[in-house]
Amino acid sequence: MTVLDPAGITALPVPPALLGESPLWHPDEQVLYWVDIPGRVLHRFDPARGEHRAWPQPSDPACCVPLLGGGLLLAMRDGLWRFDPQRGERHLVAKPPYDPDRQRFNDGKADALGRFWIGTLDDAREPNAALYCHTPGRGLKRVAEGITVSNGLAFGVDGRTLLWADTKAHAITAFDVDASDGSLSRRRTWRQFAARDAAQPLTAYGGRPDGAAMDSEGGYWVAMFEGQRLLRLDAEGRTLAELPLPVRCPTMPCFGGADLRTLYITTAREKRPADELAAQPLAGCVLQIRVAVPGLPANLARL
Ligand SMILES: O=C1O[C@H](CS(=O)(=O)O)[C@@H](O)[C@H](O)[C@H]1O
Repeated sequence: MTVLDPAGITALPVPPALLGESPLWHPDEQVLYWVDIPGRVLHRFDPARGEHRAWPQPSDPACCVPLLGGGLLLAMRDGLWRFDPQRGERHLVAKPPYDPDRQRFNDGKADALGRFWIGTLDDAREPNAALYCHTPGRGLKRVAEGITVSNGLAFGVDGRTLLWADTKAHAITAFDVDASDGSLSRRRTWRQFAARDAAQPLTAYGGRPDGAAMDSEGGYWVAMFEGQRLLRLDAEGRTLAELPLPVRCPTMPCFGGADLRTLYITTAREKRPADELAAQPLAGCVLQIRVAVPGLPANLARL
């Protein structure tokens, strides 16, 4: 396993989030979007202009993907919304398929056919969450269940494998994806990480799998929440490389920049101990570092 040099890591010049999540490099706008879930804000940073914009939201935003024809598909605790950043307006696409007093949407990605795959998170951390797929013209359908904190969604380079993490279970699951109808089969545990031993100091804990992004060589980059690192895994789930980070809780990486070789990483500061926050002033910031292998571009969702 290679340990990558973190010396080039810097933070975007933007105030830290409570729980930064779901960075998206918009392929048409060439800007970075991300959300602060409990802070209820959608953020955008344009690195070419050094411009930051923020849109306060009326409910917990979870993630967004670009929409064919412009705008964003924004998943929030109170449903799926079409969001127009120019006007700051949202229009309902689908009601939440769960009780929003107990669950919310979490990590989501679009596939090459414009379907939107989105998982949920159970507030009480019980295994009542699920994976849903929004198919153009056909709405939202539950496609897998038995999970607690849905995360880590990413498609393999050929689009035939879907990876899906359950953060609480420390596990990443793989599915085969049918190329024509998007049905899932052959559900299997792809990588199991060790849970934290009660006696183990946090500094010895490797973390649990949170958000992820796929690079163009099939490397799966996963944020290890509380593990203070990203891992790059191969097609069999074996660790190829580790990138140590200056913050304890990374939440999700994403590839951006014109060449898709800037790795952006959202992070969290919510509920972290005061001594950790004092030692890690970048907690909650969006980190960035240049990497060797470009990422895959984000797909556009269709309604
Ligand atoms: O709310 C969230 O929390 C989890 C981390 S954990 O469940 O508390 O371990 C994080 O992974 C998730 O992405 C985030 O939205």
